[in-house]
Amino acid sequence: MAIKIFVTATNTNVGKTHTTLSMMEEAARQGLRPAAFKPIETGVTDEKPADGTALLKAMHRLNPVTEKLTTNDVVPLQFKLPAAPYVAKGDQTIVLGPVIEKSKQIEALCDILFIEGAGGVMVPIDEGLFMIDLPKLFDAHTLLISPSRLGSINDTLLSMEALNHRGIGFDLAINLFEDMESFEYITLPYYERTGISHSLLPRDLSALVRRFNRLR
Ligand SMILES: Nc1ncnc2c1ncn2[C@@H]1O[C@H](COP(=O)(O)OP(=O)(O)OP(=O)(O)O)[C@@H](O)[C@H]1O
Ligand SMILES: C[C@H](N)[C@H](N)CCCCCC(=O)O
Ligand SMILES: [Mg+2]
Repeated sequence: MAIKIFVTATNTNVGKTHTTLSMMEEAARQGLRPAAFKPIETGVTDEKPADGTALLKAMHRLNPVTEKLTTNDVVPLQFKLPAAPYVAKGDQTIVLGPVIEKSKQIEALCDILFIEGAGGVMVPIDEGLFMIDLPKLFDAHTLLISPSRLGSINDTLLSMEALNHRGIGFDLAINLFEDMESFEYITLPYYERTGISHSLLPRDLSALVRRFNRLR
């Protein structure tokens, strides 16, 4: 039975795809067959390399049994407009049933399935449906990615509030790639002094994936 990890974040451009690709590499190093799935992607155009393309290439390389999968399998719902799915979809209604079925087909081909959201936790998908609702629909454990830049404490606490309010368990990982010279004394002290459990990536990547493996 594969473990499913829903990868969300405090916002778009925070490193969900970057971290998912790193976790797939680490999972393979730990002898696990990784796979990735992105239910909905927006901003998909011929010019801009899409998340789905990067996730598919990594999956083909790290888990050859997935070689017949295409980007349409990995990203069932794709929209051109770079916006929240609620906006990008226009007057189309989002039907998640077939999307969940597709994820199950991919799940059968792996030991760990990383499911990437779009944007942050409260990005709207359709009437009354938000990214934060997906972990339950996909029966996945949640990983919340936060950036290391000034301003991220606020965004992390808001996202944690939303997850806790819905009783959603999660791991927090801070993606170290911005404000690196000041992170240790500007942002990190808050997490350390309040005892908020967190991983620092990439330093804790291996331990984080081992922890996910134990959830199987
Ligand atoms: N740790 C990192 N080191 C170097 N570059 C990074 C790192 N994390 C993210 N990036 C870069 O920052 C940009 C945004 O990252 P990424 O695409 O992973 O964000 P995202 O959260 O997946 O965005 P979206 O909401 O569009 O899916 C990308 O160009 C990515 O390569
Ligand atoms: C297009 C972008 N790369 C993401 N895929 C979608 C981000 C939606 C953000 C919506 C919002 O929070 O305002
Ligand atoms: Mg992404």
